[in-house]
Amino acid sequence: MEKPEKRGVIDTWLDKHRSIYTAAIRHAFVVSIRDGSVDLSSFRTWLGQDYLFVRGFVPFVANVLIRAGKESGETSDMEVVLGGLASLNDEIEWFKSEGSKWGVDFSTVVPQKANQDYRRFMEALMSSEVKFSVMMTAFWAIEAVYQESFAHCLEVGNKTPAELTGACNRWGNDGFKEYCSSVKKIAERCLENASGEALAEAEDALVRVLEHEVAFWEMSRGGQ
Ligand SMILES: Cc1ncc(CN)c(N)n1
Repeated sequence: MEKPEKRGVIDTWLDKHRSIYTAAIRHAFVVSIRDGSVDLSSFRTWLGQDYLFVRGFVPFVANVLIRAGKESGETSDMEVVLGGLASLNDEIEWFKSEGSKWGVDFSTVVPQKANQDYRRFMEALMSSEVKFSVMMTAFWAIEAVYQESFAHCLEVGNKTPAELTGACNRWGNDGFKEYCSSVKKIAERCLENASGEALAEAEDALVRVLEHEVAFWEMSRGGQ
């Protein structure tokens, strides 16, 4: 049997902000993938926009890696982040092959407002002024929303269209779940030693990630 994870401050925040958390991990776009009613033009929009997002996410994770090397207490933290960065390499390749499959030409995709806003937020988090614990919390939240969302599309009773299971498996697989749990443990450990100010900033960053994720799904559902 799986050992229950120790509850930390992130779980307390998730309870406190349950409605926005649920909105992010059970958005109508995700639910429509799971129940098979998804509008494929929305899926194409999501694909093109997420490809651009991931290209902005790579430098963010690279920054987390650099800071983990300098500021993290445990040598294994760097390896966890490095694993995430390496899988983004595969992810970019996966996006390219999905782009061809779905007829989405990424060179013509223009980032929509929700995407621009989210990328600007990530850029701000890369500032050296931002505390490492805050950055790690946001990093975990960005990954966890996708893990929870796409795992839902694979749970028993799903009617996820066969051609979308590749996307769902990418973030909904058990390995990605494990990775998210390792990232969460690092964030929790950093938060255990954080000042009151850093805790307030980390909580705010978590909520803002959730808001950006909701806006990103909304944008995707809008199609175009
Ligand atoms: C918008 C968004 N959020 C999170 C992930 C997962 N890295 C993603 N690919 N795109």
